[in-house]
Amino acid sequence: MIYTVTLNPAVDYVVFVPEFQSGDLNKATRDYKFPGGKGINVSRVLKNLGTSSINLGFVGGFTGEFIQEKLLQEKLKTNFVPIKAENRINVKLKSNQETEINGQGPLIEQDELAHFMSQLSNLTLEDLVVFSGSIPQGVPKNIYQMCLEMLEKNHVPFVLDISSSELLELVAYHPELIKPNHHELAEIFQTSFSNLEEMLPYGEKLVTMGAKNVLVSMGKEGAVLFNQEGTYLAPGMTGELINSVGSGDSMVAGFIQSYWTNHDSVSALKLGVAAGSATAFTEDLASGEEILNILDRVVVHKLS
Ligand SMILES: Nc1ncnc2c1ncn2[C@@H]1O[C@H](COP(=O)(O)OP(=O)(O)OP(=O)(O)O)[C@@H](O)[C@H]1O
Ligand SMILES: O=P(O)(O)OC[C@@]1(O)O[C@H](CO)[C@@H](O)[C@@H]1O
Repeated sequence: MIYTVTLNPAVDYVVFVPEFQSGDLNKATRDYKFPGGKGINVSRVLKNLGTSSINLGFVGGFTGEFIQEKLLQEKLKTNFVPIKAENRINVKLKSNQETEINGQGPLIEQDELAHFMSQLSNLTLEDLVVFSGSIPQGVPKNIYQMCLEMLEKNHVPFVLDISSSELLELVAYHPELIKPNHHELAEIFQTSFSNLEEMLPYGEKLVTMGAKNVLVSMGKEGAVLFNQEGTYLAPGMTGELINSVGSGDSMVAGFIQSYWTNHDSVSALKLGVAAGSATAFTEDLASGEEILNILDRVVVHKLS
């Protein structure tokens, strides 16, 4: 079974304001509320692609009820730890630019954290755990390392989509996949890149350090995959940007869905790029049909 872990779920409030004026009264032309948080997005896209998964993490308050209810309506499986505090609301403002305000998240109590850790202790070699997103208050900063130590005992494979600098230490636990975007990759190595060539050595380094697949997403420029077999570029797909929130998570879902079935990383890269782009071209996360409709248009070049 695939498990997605969203330690800090959210209600994503997506609001369209065509000519947003800061400091003024603005009227929205339309708005949506989605169950959000990176792992939840991965599970929703996996479901759209026909693969089931179980959502883990923390939910509480009216926002937590909304998240849980929406996921159940979509027939997703959940095993969230109930918490006393309320999940956050993240604002995604769509105007000439995309602007985001993400809440800090609720305070997680010790017994709630212990409950979550005990869930991880039951997983096996047959499972896959996807860890994504930020860490709420009250949870130790090294929580992901604590989780990986726990999984290591049972040789449980895992994926990491986290932005913290801790990622550098965590690749030694041999993740199946990590998916930094190009800004996060630069940040991890405390550097900057002015072109693709400058970025390549850093992706390769993460493979040398232990990651089995490193997928560096670059927004509309596409993505580069690094692994032991080589380095592959999938240039960005053209289409109208509507809402890129969750593109990275959709890419993770597409990659995993394919990789977990046939272990071919190039096919996985293609489905990942199709899923990421299809989500950028739609208001909510992409449907399975939207993803498969553009899959044939994804091109991959082997760079080395
Ligand atoms: N505007 C776009 N046009 C075409 N494809 C896009 C666009 N934005 C994203 N994508 C596709 O989705 C993938 C993931 O997007 P991105 O690099 O923005 O991830 P991210 O920064 O992790 O996003 P998020 O945190 O919003 O989920 C890209 O590699 C690309 O293939
Ligand atoms: O604050 P985090 O956990 O890093 O990111 C949370 C978030 O921005 O990520 C998803 C898009 O990737 C959204 O659904 C959600 O609001």
